Amino acid sequence: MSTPTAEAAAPLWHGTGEVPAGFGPCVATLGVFDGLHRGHIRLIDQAVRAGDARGLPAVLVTFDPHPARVLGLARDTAQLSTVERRAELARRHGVDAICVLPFTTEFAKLGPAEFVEHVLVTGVGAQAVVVGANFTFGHRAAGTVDTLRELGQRHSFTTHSIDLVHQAETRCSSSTVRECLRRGDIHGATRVLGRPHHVDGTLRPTGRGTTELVSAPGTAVPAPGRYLGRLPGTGPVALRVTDDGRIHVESTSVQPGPGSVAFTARKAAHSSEL
Ligand SMILES: Cc1cc2nc3c(=O)[nH]c(=O)nc-3n(C[C@H](O)[C@H](O)[C@H](O)COP(=O)(O)O)c2cc1C
Ligand SMILES: Nc1ncnc2c1ncn2[C@@H]1O[C@H](COP(=O)(O)OP(=O)(O)OP(=O)(O)O)[C@@H](O)[C@H]1O
Repeated sequence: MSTPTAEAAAPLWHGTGEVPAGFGPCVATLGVFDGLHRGHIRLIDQAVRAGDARGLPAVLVTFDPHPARVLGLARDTAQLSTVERRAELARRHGVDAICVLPFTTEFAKLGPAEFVEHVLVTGVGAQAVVVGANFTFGHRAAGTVDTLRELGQRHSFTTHSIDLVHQAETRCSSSTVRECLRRGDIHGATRVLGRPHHVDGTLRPTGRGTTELVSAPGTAVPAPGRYLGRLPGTGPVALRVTDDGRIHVESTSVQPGPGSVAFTARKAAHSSEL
């Protein structure tokens, strides 16, 4: 239901406490959405379309940090996108508001019914909920799409689950993108994301002819090696990821301060261009 002006204004709420009083009804879509890959975009498009059909705003409800990281599960949860980038990408696809729920061990104890009441009903006033067919929620991940459907009947919202988007034979997932980046497979990551992987951080000159992009601990950085990339508003730049995961932009003419780099290709090991 967004217009270009509404997109610019789509708010980012930290917790349901920041949702304005009287907000709702809305169409909500739920999940971690790290990286916003092609599957996530399909889901968002469906939620925005459902909102348009009902004349309701579409709200992306997400969790931060990644639940698996908070719960100490043995999984790679390296962050593909900051909450701000996630929100910005969601806005570009027509989402009207983003609500990021701080995921804590306390929060993880909420059962599916409690989550639905606190977040979907009281929090954002969902009239329809759009999730992927594999969505789970609530303590011990006990809630499924069927649980959501049953709870929706009690609370007067409809549940819509979408078929999962695949890339070749594999389901598009943030985990696959992380795996590609760990191998330095930039093309693989780009194919699943539908755009290049960006790393956000702070650019600072090293004094040795390069500029370092310092990102938050836990950020998904490609494997050590040489890459081609882009800085916003510039042509191609050479990038180097060191063995300890630091990102160097091989240029001194970079404006220091908050910035980002996009990884567009890996350079062949024997390349003499750098
Ligand atoms: C209130 C709540 C409690 C959760 N508790 C658990 C848990 O105990 N164990 C677990 O593995 N995941 C738990 N999760 C994470 C979910 O299983 C799931 O990863 C999350 O809802 C994001 O969905 P998605 O992975 O489809 O994006 C919980 C999620 C929510 C919203
Ligand atoms: N390939 C896909 N196609 C469509 N929807 C998807 C796909 N993968 C996940 N979803 C849905 O997107 C929402 C967010 O999911 P989530 O961020 O956990 O995806 P993920 O890529 O599997 O992440 P991770 O690999 O970190 O577990 C959920 O509703 C989920 O069901």
